[in-house]
Amino acid sequence: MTHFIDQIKETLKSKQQTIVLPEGTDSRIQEAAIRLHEEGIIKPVVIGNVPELSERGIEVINPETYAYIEELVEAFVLRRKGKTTPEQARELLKQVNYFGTLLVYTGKANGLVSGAAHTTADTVRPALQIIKTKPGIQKTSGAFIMAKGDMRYVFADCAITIAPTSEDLAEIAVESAKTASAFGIDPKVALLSFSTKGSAVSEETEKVSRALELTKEKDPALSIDGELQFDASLVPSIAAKKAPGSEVAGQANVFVFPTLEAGNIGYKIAERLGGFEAIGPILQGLNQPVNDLSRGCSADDVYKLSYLTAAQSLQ
Ligand SMILES: CC(C)(COP(=O)(O)OP(=O)(O)OC[C@H]1O[C@@H](n2cnc3c(N)ncnc32)[C@H](O)[C@@H]1OP(=O)(O)O)[C@@H](O)C(=O)NCCC(=O)NCCS
Ligand SMILES: CC(=O)OP(=O)(O)O
Repeated sequence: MTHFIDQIKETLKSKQQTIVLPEGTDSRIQEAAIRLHEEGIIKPVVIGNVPELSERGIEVINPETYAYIEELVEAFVLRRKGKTTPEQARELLKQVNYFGTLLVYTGKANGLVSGAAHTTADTVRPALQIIKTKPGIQKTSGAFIMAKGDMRYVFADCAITIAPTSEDLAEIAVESAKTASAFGIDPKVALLSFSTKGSAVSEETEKVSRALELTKEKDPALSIDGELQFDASLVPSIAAKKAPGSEVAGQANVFVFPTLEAGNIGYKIAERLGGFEAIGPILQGLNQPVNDLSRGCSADDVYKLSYLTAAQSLQ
């Protein structure tokens, strides 16, 4: 069976997409960069002082000696509209994630993958400040493509919004459905809870059922249901008992978690106990692709997320 990353690779051939890997000193990043460079489908650009990679023909940029640093400073200051001075920009550009994000923002690269050696907050903050969300999108969110054999699911938000409101959940649902479609999954969205269709009633369950109403207002054509427990969303025989008549229960493939605690814990359980590959978190709704990694990632995760990021830059 063809891995979906192989399908993505086909779409990237002859497109010459460039992906920045800011954490050049991390051995997993180095291994992924070498593999990407040797395949020659996308071009990795590695940040740091890593002559062993330039010796192999990989483009390496050392921010300390970068000739166009003042161009980045100028772009940074203009973008921040009075929130960042040139002095502050020069200081922040010493951080590899700010430097790499500015390379993407100024069009010197098509996307960025980082977070193997940085927390999510330190990875995504430059993107939130500089790349920003697309018009009409209030907040970015982090989705994982969860893959095992021919099973493919989207889990969100697993990375960004700690305590989402009903409005946040509705936006996450719509954006996650788009992510699913972009990567070949026909979305059926479950708004997850500890309750199915009123089996429990509390502030938490009402937050999710309100999110269903809001999502339907935003995108009436979306196939979505909630609130659903995970078993009811996935297993047809349980769906028939707990949510009879639902067109999503028992068949969901996009799972929207009610809080970041649930989403982040949930994806790691599926990955570590369930044997799913977890590719992401893919940041949804940004103007340009900047994607995070888990600090627990492997070189293979870096490699796959790089291809996925390159594909996003063409969407
Ligand atoms: C994402 C996160 C880092 C943002 O927090 P923060 O840096 O304190 O953000 P701030 O409130 O200072 O805002 C910084 C900028 O980002 C923007 N921003 C914050 N959250 C945002 C979001 N979800 N989407 C888009 N922009 C956002 C703000 O508007 C602000 O922009 P401005 O400077 O142009 O005004 C924070 O929500 C967080 O830590 N989330 C959890 C991350 C995590 O640990 N996940 C688990 C592992 S994956
Ligand atoms: C996505 C995620 O959980 O990141 P980390 O493991 O680095 O906190």
